[in-house]
Amino acid sequence: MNKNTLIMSDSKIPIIDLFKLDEYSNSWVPLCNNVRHALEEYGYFIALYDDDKKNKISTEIFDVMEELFDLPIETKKKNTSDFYFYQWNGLLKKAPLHESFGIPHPTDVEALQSFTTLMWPQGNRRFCETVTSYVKVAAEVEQLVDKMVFESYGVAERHYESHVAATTYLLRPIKYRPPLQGAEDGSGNIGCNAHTDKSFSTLLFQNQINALQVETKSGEWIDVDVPPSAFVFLAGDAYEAWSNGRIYAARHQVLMKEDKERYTLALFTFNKGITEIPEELVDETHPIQYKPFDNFGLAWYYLSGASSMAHGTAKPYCGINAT
Ligand SMILES: O=C(O)CCC(=O)C(=O)O
Ligand SMILES: [Fe+2]
Repeated sequence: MNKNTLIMSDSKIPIIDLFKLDEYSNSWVPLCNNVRHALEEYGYFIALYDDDKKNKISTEIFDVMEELFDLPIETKKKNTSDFYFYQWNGLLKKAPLHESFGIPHPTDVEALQSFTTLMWPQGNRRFCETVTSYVKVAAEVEQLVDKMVFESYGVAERHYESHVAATTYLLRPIKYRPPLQGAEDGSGNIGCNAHTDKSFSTLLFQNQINALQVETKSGEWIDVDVPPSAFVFLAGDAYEAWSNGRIYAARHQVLMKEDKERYTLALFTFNKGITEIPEELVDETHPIQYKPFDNFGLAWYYLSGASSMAHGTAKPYCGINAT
């Protein structure tokens, strides 16, 4: 594996440029290996993806997010669902600065239209169009990363197509208020408590306010300094289980420091149906560690309180010899 082309910033944060990749160029294989290596060692990486289209959307997307969060609370509360991750959440005791919406299946025009009409019965074309353009690019990046990981493991040919067919998307726009006064003791600046994602993958895009911290395998919390207009790709519990424990679903949290509002767009993927662990990822040095699993089942298991927020859910839900 060529690890030399994995750019590490001063603070040891993996950064990979995904723009203008060519599957047929000599750099494709080492780059795929770098992506996989970053996810195995760190559980995430900063993905640079600077196409002109995206740069134009970047400014507009936060304008429409402000408009969304400025809606009256009664309107926002209409974003409900049986599934916690698909609904509006705010005024949480454990994370007073946090507010977020759930937009399931945002790549589907009708689903996005139905969310838009719920929030703006008179319609909001600009919101719909801007979110559509954003999600198109973000989903493309998520698929590209998965493709690279699957290629690096040598399982793309047999498993990538069915993986894409099983992928469902969830967009969660999040707003974090600045830290509360007198929050220096650390309790009033929590935007999001430490957790692993229940998704397969997560792609984050923030306005230029840093606050994300990711935990290393040795337990050190790293402040993730995200360059303007870059994404953060994070592996969720389902990625860890699918990879037979090779990929690391890192714990992460949001601690607000600056006296400014922070917006994040989190595009999660969840696999529908049963996810099998590719047999190619099981060998003598990597004995099977996970049973085939239902990604939504994993999320429901976590939401039922069966596994603690402080730890990953893959092992307790579908680990072999789970305790
Ligand atoms: O806002 C962020 O940067 C992270 C959000 C997050 O971890 C989540 O919504 O699961
Ligand atoms: Fe998260």
